[in-house]
Amino acid sequence: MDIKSNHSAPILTDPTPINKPRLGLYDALLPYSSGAVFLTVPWKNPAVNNWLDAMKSSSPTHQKLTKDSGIDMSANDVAVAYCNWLVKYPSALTSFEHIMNNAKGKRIALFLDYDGTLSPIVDNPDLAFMSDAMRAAVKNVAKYIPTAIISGRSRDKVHEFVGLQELYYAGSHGMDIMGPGKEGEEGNLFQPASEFLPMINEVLKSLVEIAKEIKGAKVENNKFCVSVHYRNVEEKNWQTVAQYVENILKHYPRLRLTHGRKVLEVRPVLKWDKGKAVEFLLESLGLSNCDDVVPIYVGDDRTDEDAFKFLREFGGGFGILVSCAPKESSAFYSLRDPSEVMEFLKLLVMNKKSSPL
Ligand SMILES: O=P(O)(O)OC[C@H]1O[C@H](O[C@H]2O[C@H](CO)[C@@H](O)[C@H](O)[C@H]2O)[C@H](O)[C@@H](O)[C@@H]1O
Repeated sequence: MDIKSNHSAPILTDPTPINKPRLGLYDALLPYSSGAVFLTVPWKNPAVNNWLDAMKSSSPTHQKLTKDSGIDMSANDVAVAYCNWLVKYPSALTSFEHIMNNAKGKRIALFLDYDGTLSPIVDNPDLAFMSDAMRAAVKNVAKYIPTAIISGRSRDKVHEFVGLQELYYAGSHGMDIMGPGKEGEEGNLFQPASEFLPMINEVLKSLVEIAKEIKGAKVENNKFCVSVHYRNVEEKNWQTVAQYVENILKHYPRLRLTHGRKVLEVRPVLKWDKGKAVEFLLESLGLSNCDDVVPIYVGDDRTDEDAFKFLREFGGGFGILVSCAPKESSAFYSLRDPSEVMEFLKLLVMNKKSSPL
């Protein structure tokens, strides 16, 4: 199959100085507010304008729901809030028939995030393995549906974790894509951020050094991005993590910072994200500009929102947010956790077996 892309990856022309809000830098999740009908957590809040707020709210839990809202919520209240939220983001399991009715006679393309979607979130990122059952489910679904993994991790690392040859892989939040190749040939490599590699490696070295000074901090080399994990850093030291990273990034106006789940992610100022990666892969697969294509993207993190937004624009496709807590999202549906993701994949296979195109 030919890569039919004419994509380029334009660099953001006006990288905002480090001391002013730049794209993603002050993205913040609001503390949960009790007044909202769905009690959701917006991904962005212009009123919350410092790194620490964003860090504190980067991976909300039910306990946080109670703590941050300042309201002592019972388990029942939390469950009610989640049920209300499901009205807006219905479960992709209970809505499965509806989803398949919309996809009838059409080709599905499947895009899966890795951490928090295929593997549960764990304290040590090096040990975020997916289960054999999940691997089998992904392998199975890929027999019927073109399937790609789109991760913030390096492509090699996520490929190693997933361990399936039959998939397409996009690492570094889509900045490192191995798309489909011609029959019998290696896949096509697309790396729009390659010119940034020396800079990223330089920053990586500095970040590794400063991380040694903060107990629990961990720096991960994701090739075209660097992750600074603070999940295991005491909360009183998060400010120090933010300050150290800020001090380094001051010298690199062509790099920007985004927030993930208890992680700060340093990446090039490219207009390139998971949404662009989905667009690129659809083109590579010859599935763009088709009325009979239904792309499905499943992801749990803020960076997955770019893909959800792209699918809304694409029309016909839809995003599924993996979350056990109410969050604002551009996804259409939701799944609670990776075990529900696995159920969803199994349903896709059953559906394909019972009604092949
Ligand atoms: O796009 P993804 O595949 O979801 O990758 C995003 C980041 O995921 C990993 O970090 C997250 O998962 C870790 C393991 O469960 C967890 O310890 C960490 O707190 C989470 O942020 C990965 O390590 C990062 O490099 C990815 O950018």
